Amino acid sequence: MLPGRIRVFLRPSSTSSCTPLNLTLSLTRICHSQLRTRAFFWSRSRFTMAMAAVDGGGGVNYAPPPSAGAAGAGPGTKRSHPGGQRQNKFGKKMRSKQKKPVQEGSHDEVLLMDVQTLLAASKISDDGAAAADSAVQPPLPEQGSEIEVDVVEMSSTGDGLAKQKGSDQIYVVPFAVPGDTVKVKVYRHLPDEGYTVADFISVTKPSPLRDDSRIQCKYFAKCSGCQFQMLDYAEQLRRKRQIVVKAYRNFSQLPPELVPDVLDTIGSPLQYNYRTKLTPHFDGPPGGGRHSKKPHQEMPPFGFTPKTSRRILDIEDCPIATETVRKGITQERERLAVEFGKYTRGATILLRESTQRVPKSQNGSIESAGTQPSPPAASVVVETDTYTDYKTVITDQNATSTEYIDDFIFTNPAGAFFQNNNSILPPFTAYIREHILPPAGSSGAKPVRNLIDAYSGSGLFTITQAALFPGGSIGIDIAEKSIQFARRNAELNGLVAMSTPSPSPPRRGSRSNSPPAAAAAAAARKQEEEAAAAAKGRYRFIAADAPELFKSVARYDPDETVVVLDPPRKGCDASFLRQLLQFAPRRVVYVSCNVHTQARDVGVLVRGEVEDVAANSNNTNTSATTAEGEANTVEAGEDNKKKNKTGGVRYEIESIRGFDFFPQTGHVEGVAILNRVDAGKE
Ligand SMILES: C[S@@+](CC[C@H](N)C(=O)[O-])C[C@H]1O[C@@H](n2cnc3c(N)ncnc32)[C@H](O)[C@@H]1O
Repeated sequence: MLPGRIRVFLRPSSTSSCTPLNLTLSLTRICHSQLRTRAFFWSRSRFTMAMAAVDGGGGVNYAPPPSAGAAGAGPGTKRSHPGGQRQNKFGKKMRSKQKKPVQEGSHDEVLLMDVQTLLAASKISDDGAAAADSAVQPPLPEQGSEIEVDVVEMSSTGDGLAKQKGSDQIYVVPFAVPGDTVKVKVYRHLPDEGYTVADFISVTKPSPLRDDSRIQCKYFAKCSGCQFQMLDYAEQLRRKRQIVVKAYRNFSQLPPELVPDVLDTIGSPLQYNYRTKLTPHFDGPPGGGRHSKKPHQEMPPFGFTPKTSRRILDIEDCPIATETVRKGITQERERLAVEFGKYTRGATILLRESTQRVPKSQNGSIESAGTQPSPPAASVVVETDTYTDYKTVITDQNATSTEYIDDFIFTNPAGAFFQNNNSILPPFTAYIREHILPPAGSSGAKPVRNLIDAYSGSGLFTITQAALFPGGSIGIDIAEKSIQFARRNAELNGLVAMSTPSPSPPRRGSRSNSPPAAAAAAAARKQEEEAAAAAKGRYRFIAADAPELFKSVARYDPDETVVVLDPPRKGCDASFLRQLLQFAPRRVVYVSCNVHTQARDVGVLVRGEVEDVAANSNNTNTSATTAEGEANTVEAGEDNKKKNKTGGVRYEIESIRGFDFFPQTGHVEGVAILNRVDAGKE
């Protein structure tokens, strides 16, 4: 064994030579120090599975690459990088107070899993035998030097994973696809993680998958927003399906036979011009400290964070945004060009599309003035046979934005969470509508009548699905403001509040001042109106932390209930999952913008055990401002190790499918549908 290398033998769990204890100790040494947290213990068995997958069941000889410490810190190491650690001039890691633990399902952890799987695979020779680990590896290139690498894989983070000829070292390269040979600048070696971060310079030999004429943005490969513009859209969808497949393989801790084939990813009707919200920003004046009163002397770069520097990339346009939002960029640039001198600090500008819809009368003309508000001075006007949409851009976080999904209307505080790709919402909500109820003929004596919409935001699922649930829908979200808007949206869409008492027919013999026939007719009319409204659905919304939900659903029969979950990126916490298993609804529809934490949580529901949900457990520290999933992670307490008592309830996965909410990027939204496994079916 080479000096500085750690050799770890991983065997299938039935093999006794590798106990959980020594596995933990060995892996703790080879992994990033941050992973010595509970988050790592949570991931270790997934790591075993990843290794077992490439190993084909035999032992894997995993040896991380030689330490790169000797290569020197190199120039330009100021930039932070996910997973990277600042080094002093002696190459020693500097302790940084700001350093956060690696968050479960985060970019860093997903990348690390993919690198580890690739490293393990490259230790297996073609015939499946472990390759000798004594193969001499060339010294690592100097940080800052330019080298050529071949991209062999794509990480689920959207980065290319590349190798230099004659070396096993893995280079993480953005904007590169498998089959590309690319020139890169070595940015930093991360010996603990076993890879090197490199900056993309140029393509020297393009992959057959690449066609640069597809790239529609002049900032592509500089801006960190998009990764896939060089790929055909069908290929992007295939890649996203693979991301979902890998998420369940690496993060669910489920044996393959419990995970159905992941269905094809549903594409977005718009592949450019789809984003209804952007938040470009600019920095404070150069040299100005926190308390500096010195304003900007000239217009600062206004745009997005680039991939390879901390200095904001000045952006004039963003072709993935809607026409309205793109015009908003121009408008805000023009304003900033005049007003930069007013700013002594940096700022983030909200650009949120809002729509005012004016119905047309039957002959196609706009309905008479007086019944409609006058149309705004819109930047974009969209005409259809039945209405005209006037689209404007909102920059005030607290103003109200309005969007339509088919004929449903949604209002929101402009700065709060709402899905950012309006074009995919009609097919997406239709898909949920088609799948939210158990398939006809499925087991279960009672029809499903009730919907629970956990992490409801401003009511997307309650409002678009409520008509299917005669028993009513109950939504919960931690953001008070979103719940206020959810109630308002429910009313705007004709839903009936569940607190509204049902009209009861007049009791026999009751006294009334109206003549009996008139009273009966009025009651009948009211009942009809109520019935018509109830056909749109009955609702209740609660502003609270999601686990509080279970205090409010006691009257719901779990056999008649489906739960839709759409948590932020960090997924559900242990308390929520434990209570969900205890409540045991007949069906669960889990929607997520992070398929890795979704796979982890689905694994918990399929096993019927909450024990393994780790670092974000007990974290109720999420506020409306962190609604898009950037919530803090609080390390789990020891009590999370306690086995839950869920009465043996567990689920099976009916289907898993990705939706492409963010074309041109590496992101994918996941929808997993689960059914409770009932006694007798086991
Ligand atoms: C991905 S959004 C989904 C919102 C909604 N389903 C939609 O599609 O518009 C996640 C939501 O979870 C809410 N949230 C975050 N942490 C929460 C918690 N601990 N309890 C309840 N809601 C929470 C956020 O306020 C946000 O509205």
